[in-house]
Amino acid sequence: MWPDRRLIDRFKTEFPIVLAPMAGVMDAELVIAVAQGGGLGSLPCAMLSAEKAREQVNIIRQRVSAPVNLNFFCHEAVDADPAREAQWRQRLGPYYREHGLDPDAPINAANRAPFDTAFCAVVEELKPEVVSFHFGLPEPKLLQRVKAAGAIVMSSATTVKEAIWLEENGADVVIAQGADAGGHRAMFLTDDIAEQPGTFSLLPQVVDAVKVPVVAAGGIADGRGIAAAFALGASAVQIGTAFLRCPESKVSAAGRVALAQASDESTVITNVMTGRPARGVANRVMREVGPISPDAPAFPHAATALGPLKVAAEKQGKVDFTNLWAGQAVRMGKEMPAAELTRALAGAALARMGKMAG
Ligand SMILES: Cc1cc2nc3c(=O)[nH]c(=O)nc-3n(C[C@H](O)[C@H](O)[C@H](O)COP(=O)(O)O)c2cc1C
Repeated sequence: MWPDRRLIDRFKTEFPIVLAPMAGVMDAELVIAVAQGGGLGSLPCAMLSAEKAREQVNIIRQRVSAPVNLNFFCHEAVDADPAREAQWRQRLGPYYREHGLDPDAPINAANRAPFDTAFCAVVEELKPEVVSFHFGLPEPKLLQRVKAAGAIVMSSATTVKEAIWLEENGADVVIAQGADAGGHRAMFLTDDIAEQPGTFSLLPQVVDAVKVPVVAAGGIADGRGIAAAFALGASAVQIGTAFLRCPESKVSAAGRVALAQASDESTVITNVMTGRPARGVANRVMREVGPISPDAPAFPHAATALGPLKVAAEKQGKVDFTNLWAGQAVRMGKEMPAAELTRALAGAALARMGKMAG
């Protein structure tokens, strides 16, 4: 019934629906729920230690017998630059004073660990069926080890050039991430956010440019979007934002209110929250300091000085300094159990495709 079964057959899932990995707002619980609904659950590991990632995978394996995708960032880690940090804290100084915080107090450094030998050992030990990367691919030796462990390797492209690069460098599946998508731009050959086309412009061009199966990501939130992605040549879809309001996500109470009130005009691409461009619901610091600021320290260090502000504001029920990543289809997110949502998305897509064929 699905017009393209390449990824259903490779992933061995009931539906060609991948839960987007969403670091910071989900854990094993959402992965399990989507897997139970017939989709491919993805565990984001960028904000976990190798030990914590292992623990989460074990929870998933105990609760559900289904394939799983482990997701890692593979950016080039750079040390914090003390001069830029100091300048950034100064820029945020008025907010510190407003919240009665000491800008000179020591703060826990923001952590987004790139894929390394410790994570690779977790992959080799736990043998996830799929491993996806954001920001390119890891060094060839590590990639080779992931493949030798039997994982299907996916990575996101934001341009046709990146898609071709990923295929040439060993990706088994390319995720075409459009500008509509929530979260960090996966871009790794360019840093110009203006270059990223929207999902439905990028997708058919990527499908034409590579031989490997393509997953569509960005702004897909219902059966119509999934059917449209298949019509344009996708073999699966990766959906994040639509799952954020599911009870199994870890979005805070204040975040849920902001998501429920968000509209398609309320998301912006910003670099102030982490130092790398990402799309999220606009909050106070994004509006007043960004959305793009040359002062933001390199990824992920911009997040460090925002940490205490986030905690202080959230105590007052505010998301002024919280990165609430979400895509342009944020209004279409549903507050329903994730397994049910997965089945509803698949059913609606099949019904829509049936109508289109009829
Ligand atoms: C809250 C949030 C966090 C995200 N974190 C990650 C991540 O950790 N790793 C990753 O590969 N992609 C991440 N993404 C991007 C997704 O992989 C995907 O491109 C995006 O969710 C698709 O667009 P949509 O949100 O409109 O469905 C994140 C997206 C969101 C909304």
